[in-house]
Amino acid sequence: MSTGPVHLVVACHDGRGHTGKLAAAVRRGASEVADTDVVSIAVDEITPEQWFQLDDADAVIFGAPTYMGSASAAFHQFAEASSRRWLTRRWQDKLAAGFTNSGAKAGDKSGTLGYFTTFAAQHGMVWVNLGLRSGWNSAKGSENDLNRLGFSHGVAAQSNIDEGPELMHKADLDTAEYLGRRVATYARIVVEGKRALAR
Ligand SMILES: Cc1cc2nc3c(=O)[nH]c(=O)nc-3n(C[C@H](O)[C@H](O)[C@H](O)COP(=O)(O)O)c2cc1C
Repeated sequence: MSTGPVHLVVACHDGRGHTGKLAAAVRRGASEVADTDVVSIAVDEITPEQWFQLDDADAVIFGAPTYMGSASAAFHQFAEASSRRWLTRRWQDKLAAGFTNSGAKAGDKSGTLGYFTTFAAQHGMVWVNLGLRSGWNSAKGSENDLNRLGFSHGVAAQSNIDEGPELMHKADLDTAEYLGRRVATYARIVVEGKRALAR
C-alpha cells in the first residue's frame, strides 16, 4: 500500500520540438505508475519555484538534444547554474535518468548520455539506466523494436533533421515511455524503502 505520492521532475531543454516530444512521452510513462506526481521543467526558462521543485523531487529525468556531440548549450547552462545545489548537496541520493535526440542514428549521443551520468554523479544522485537490451540487432529484429538504436545509459532517439517532431519514430517514443515507467517504479521502491527504514 502506498504511503503518499512519489515526486518526479522531467527537466529538459527542447530545441525545436523533438526533445520536448520525448519529454512528454517520458512523462506519460511515469504517470502510468500509481501515485506518481510528475512535473515538467523547461531548463532554459527555469523559475525560482521550479528550482525548489527540483530540490523536492525524488527523481529527476534530464533531457536535451545532442548538439555537437554533447547536451545542448542551454542544458549546460542549467547544469552550471545547479552548482549552488552541488555545494549544499541538495540533490544527494535522488534518482536520476536521461534522454536525448539527435539527427544521425548514432550521432554521438553517448556523449550526451555520458555527460548526464557525470552531471548526476557530481550531485551524488543515483543513476537509473534504460534497462532494455539492444533492439534491431538480429535477423528477427526491426526498427520498431524498443531501444532500436541500442544505447544503455538512457533513451537515445533519432529524428531526421529536415522533418518535424510529428514524424518522430514511435519506437523511440515508446522507449521514452518505458524509461518514465522504470524511473517512477524505482522511485516508488526507494521512497517506500526509506519510509520503512525510518519507522
Ligand atoms: C547546433 C547543432 C548541433 C548538432 N549536433 C548534432 C550532433 O552532434 N549529432 C547529431 O546526430 N545531430 C546533431 N544535430 C541535430 C540535432 O541533434 C537534432 O536536430 C535535434 O536532436 C532535434 O531535436 P530538437 O528539436 O529538440 O532540437 C545538431 C543540431 C544543431 C542545431
